Amino acid sequence: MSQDSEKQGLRIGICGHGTVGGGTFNLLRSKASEIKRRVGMDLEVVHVATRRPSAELKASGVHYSTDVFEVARNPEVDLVVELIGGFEPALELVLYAIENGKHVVTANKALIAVHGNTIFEAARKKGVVVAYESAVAGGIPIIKALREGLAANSIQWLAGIINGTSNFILTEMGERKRDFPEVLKEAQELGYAEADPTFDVEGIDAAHKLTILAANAFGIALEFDRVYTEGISHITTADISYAEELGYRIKHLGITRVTDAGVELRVHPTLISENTLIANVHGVMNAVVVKGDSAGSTLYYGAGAGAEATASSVVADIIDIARTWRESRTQATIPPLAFNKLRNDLRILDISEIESEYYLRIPARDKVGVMAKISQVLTNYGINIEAVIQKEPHGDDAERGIVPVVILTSRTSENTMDVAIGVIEGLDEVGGSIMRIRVEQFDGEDN
Ligand SMILES: NC(=O)c1ccc[n+]([C@@H]2O[C@H](COP(=O)([O-])OP(=O)(O)OC[C@H]3O[C@@H](n4cnc5c(N)ncnc54)[C@H](O)[C@@H]3O)[C@@H](O)[C@H]2O)c1
Ligand SMILES: N[C@@H](CCO)C(=O)O
Ligand code: NA
Repeated sequence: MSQDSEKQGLRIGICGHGTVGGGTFNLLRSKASEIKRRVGMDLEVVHVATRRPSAELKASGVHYSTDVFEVARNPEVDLVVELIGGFEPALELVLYAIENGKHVVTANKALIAVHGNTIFEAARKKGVVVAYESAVAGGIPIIKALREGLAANSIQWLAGIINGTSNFILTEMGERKRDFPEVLKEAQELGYAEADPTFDVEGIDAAHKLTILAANAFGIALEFDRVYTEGISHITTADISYAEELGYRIKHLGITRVTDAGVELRVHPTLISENTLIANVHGVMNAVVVKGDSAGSTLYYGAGAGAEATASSVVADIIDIARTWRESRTQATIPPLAFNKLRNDLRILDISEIESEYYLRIPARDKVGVMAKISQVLTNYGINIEAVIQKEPHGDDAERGIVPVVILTSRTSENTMDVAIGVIEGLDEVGGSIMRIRVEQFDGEDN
């Protein structure tokens, strides 16, 4: 970085001018004087590159182009903001920016979860910062909470609603009985969804975020491939109603926990008691509960997606870098993860090794004795029935003589439940596959 740049403040290049890129551009410009008062220098956007520059960008007076690599090699740029998303060319772009001595801020959780180890190593060698607060839970400063606020704690577990699109869909299906495809379309229009929305509804985006959270909570490597990943696309409005009758809500959760056996790393729809705080997080809002040994449980809540909220976190990262950059003049010094040294003694557990309570929706044939048969199988596997609801058949089910039997079970291992479900599905009294949703108890968010 030249002497010139010190006088001018930190010069920013933005790659991608879509939902988050546009929000970041606008926020940096509308808040320029407030930011200067905070940081003591100008944070000036000097270059924006995006595939199709908008009329607004063209009219802004800021230099623009369509080639994002121009930003990464521009000698006038000190910090590159990567907001194009995806892997290619985002990985190449970020590595190129680092190679050219630029600090990098990105909202790209897929990129960090899958290629973070490579990117952080390249940044370390070059002495530049890679920051990604906006990649996890949008506007919630959860990375900073784990890295700074909770730095004195051994984290025991964390759990959260970390995909805004899924939470928005589940909320609308539950509260307004709207259909899945219609609500997904709205989430896309509102700028919440990923470019490929299967990342949202099949849990992949939440798995990316959980990978990043677990690395920062426990100091383990980024291990996206080890996350058990299940989305919300198979959840029906009937499941949401049955759960409600039982006093539960269905939320898509990311859960990671250290046990004596290893680390749980899983994202899936989950029944949680309606009395818990996170059961009452609706729409695009996200929430993460973190259990530390000193602080106890702390809860982080806020908008998980959208232009302004996400831009808030992007700009916060830029401000962090500007602050340390100014002090050290040549280098910024924020570590990429909350741990200087990673641990490799923790095994990631397979989903078959976890224990949980379960919600089962069993398509039973409308015959006498069906309930007795089902409960006998569960008893054989040491599983108790904690609650049951049996419904009148309706619609297609009625025609086929199918009655949904909904059961909440006692705690058992996933392995045992797999076997028990297989046996129940094989009964003559059962006419299809069983819907299984894990149930988690967050006693006052503090268990
Ligand atoms: N939308 C959100 O609420 C949100 C929240 C947190 C994180 N993110 C992440 O932020 C990133 C951007 O998401 P978005 O919602 O702003 O997407 P978007 O599709 O709205 O914007 C992407 C922009 O990048 C441009 N672009 C893409 N590839 C390009 C290329 N090769 N060359 C030049 N321009 C290119 C596109 O034209 C578009 O303007 C993604 O990594 C996403 O996961 C999004
Ligand atoms: N598609 C993501 C954007 C925020 O990371 C979501 O819905 O949560
Ligand atoms: Na965040």
